[in-house]
Amino acid sequence: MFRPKVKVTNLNFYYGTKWALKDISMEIKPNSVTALIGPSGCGKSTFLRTLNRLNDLIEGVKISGEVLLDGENIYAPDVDPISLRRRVGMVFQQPNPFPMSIYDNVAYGPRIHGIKRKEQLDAIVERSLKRAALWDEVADRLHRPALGLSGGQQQRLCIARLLAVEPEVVLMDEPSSALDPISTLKIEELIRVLKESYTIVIVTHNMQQAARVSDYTAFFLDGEMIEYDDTEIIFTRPRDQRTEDYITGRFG
Ligand SMILES: Nc1ncnc2c1ncn2[C@@H]1O[C@H](COP(=O)(O)OP(=O)(O)OP(=O)(O)O)[C@@H](O)[C@H]1O
Repeated sequence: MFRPKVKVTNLNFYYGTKWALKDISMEIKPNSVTALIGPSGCGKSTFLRTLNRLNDLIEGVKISGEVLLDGENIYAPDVDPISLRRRVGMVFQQPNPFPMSIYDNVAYGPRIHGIKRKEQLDAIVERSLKRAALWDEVADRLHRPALGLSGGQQQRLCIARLLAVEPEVVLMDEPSSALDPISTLKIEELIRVLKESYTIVIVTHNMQQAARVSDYTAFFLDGEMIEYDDTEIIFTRPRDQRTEDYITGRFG
């Protein structure tokens, strides 16, 4: 048994009358990679966004059930969603660096949290870019615009920006679907390294990717979590016929 980093219990989520997540319960292990798979519209992204309350920003949504981070309910009235999102950061499908320099992108979060000393910011920027496996490519052009980087570099910069505020959980919503195969492999290598320090949850349409990078996989279908197990079991001997049909490409 393990102490879950995130524990979801009987989570239901509605967009107006659309029941998008149906009674999901799931425990996410610390320092692991958990992949969420399933056909388009099954609720993977919605589920991911409930873990840092990003859905709160949408009008007319309703949520019930519980999401615990280290045993504490993230939907409790005294939880500040902004500080929660620092602990539970997110990387999106399209890299979204700010229109400023590489350095300022990474220093952005720490500055907001009150860090002003140049030496301290320099150290955070260097450490974060190294952890995101980007330092060697940008060390000589830190003050150039981030938007001049390639798509894959921009995505690693977004990861560095997130790591600069020391998150505990990293949510990734199809982080490499807009990238070429080489950049995709770099992101996958990075995910494998990052899980030593963080807990990672990744939505992916790419089943080979789920099989390559994750320790655990959850299969979603029409708002339900059909099966959740070791990735190896999901991809070699799933228990549910619907999981088998999906991973063998019979639908979705
Ligand atoms: N803002 C919204 N308002 C209303 N319905 C929404 C909204 N966002 C998502 N939905 C619906 O909720 C369901 C789940 O969507 P979600 O984006 O979580 O699925 P997904 O599995 O991540 O899909 P995809 O793989 O295509 O990104 C879908 O039927 C979708 O149309």
